[in-house]
Amino acid sequence: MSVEQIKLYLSSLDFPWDMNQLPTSAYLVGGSVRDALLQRYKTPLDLDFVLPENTISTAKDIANFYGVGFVILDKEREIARVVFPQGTLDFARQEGDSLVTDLKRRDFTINAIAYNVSSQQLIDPFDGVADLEQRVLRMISPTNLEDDPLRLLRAYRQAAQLDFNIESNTRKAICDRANLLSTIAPERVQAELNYIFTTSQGNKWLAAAQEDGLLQFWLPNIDTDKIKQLDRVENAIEVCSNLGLNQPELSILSKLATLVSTDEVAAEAEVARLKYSRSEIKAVAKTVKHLPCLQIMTNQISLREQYFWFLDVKDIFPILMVRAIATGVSLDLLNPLIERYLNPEDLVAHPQSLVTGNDLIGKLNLKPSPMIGTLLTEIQIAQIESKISTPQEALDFALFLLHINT
Ligand SMILES: Nc1ccn([C@@H]2O[C@H](COP(=O)(O)OP(=O)(O)OP(=O)(O)O)[C@@H](O)[C@H]2O)c(=O)n1
Repeated sequence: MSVEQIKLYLSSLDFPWDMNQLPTSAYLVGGSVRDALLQRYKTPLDLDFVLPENTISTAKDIANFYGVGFVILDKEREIARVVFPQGTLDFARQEGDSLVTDLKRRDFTINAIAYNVSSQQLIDPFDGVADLEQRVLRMISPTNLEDDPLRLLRAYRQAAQLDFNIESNTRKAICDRANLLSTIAPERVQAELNYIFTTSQGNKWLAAAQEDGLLQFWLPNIDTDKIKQLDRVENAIEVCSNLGLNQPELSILSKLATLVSTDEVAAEAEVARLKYSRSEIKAVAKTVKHLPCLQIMTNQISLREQYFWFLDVKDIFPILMVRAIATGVSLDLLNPLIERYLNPEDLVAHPQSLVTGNDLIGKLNLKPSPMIGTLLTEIQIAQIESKISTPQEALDFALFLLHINT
């Protein structure tokens, strides 16, 4: 690995920006240098630069020159961002009195390499290049892990993303400090978990993190059996995707639903504590709630029951199918449900109203009341049971229901 690789990487980026405009004291640092040496292309691109001074004015000048966005991320620490449509350039003032001091405060050796763009010189005080070649994550020091304990989890996440190993002393140091993860802001932990959930090597490294005691605080119901299920979840995602069942965050939500408590209320609390969004929390809790019913469901359920079931699970259907398939519910049982869900014309899964509440009020001279909702539901069920099929039949059916209820 060499400077040539970095030059090649930088010249092949789809970025409308001339790097020669940078001050001679600017160094490309961190993940950008690591990725350049690995020829690892990420979108959107995020290049990090360190300068001894004038970071904000440098960023501003570049943003003005190209007419692109400019944001000060941290005024005190002088960190500013230039936002191009293709990605971002971050400029940070060097931490400490030299570049090496700055690099020494970072997490792993592979993330502590700097490259001077104008002199084309590589600064690698901790032999990060050798570790990149050996594909290992090695801590700079145990104290650095303590300074920001999120780094404990970052090790497993980056090992998963890069397909690296964690060097043995580093892994031991992480294990010894696992409880420090409890001090980290939940949003930061969540971001790392999400990366692991969506990375191909993620399950292997989640298992390692669990074994090393890193996950117990944030996912207190996690155990080896649940971890083992993750590979089946991965296969089930594949099966579902081949069937056309997709949903944003399917991987994250179905894996979370696997690792949390099997009790709906406890599961909801766990996901809420990690600061997932309201809809993500509800999705996981609902999946946990509905899975047991699906596991004992037979194909005897009535259309009416299916109607109410879809009403409740429509928004989490793909997640629930992933969990069901992963826990061994037979596809023979699930297929009729999946067919309904995938068919927009299917009235059981996607009911369409023959009449509206206003039709009932206007045409049958009714007063607005919760009874209207009940009538609309019964009309939809009568429609899926093929008892009625036109708006007039729906109105007649509503009259009939009103009649037998008086
Ligand atoms: N908790 C952290 C976060 C970041 N860094 C340092 O800051 C750099 C940039 O951080 P970030 O962009 O978060 O991570 P990357 O390593 O670039 O990797 P990724 O983009 O995949 O998160 C890292 O390479 C590392 O040198 C660190 O030491 N400790």
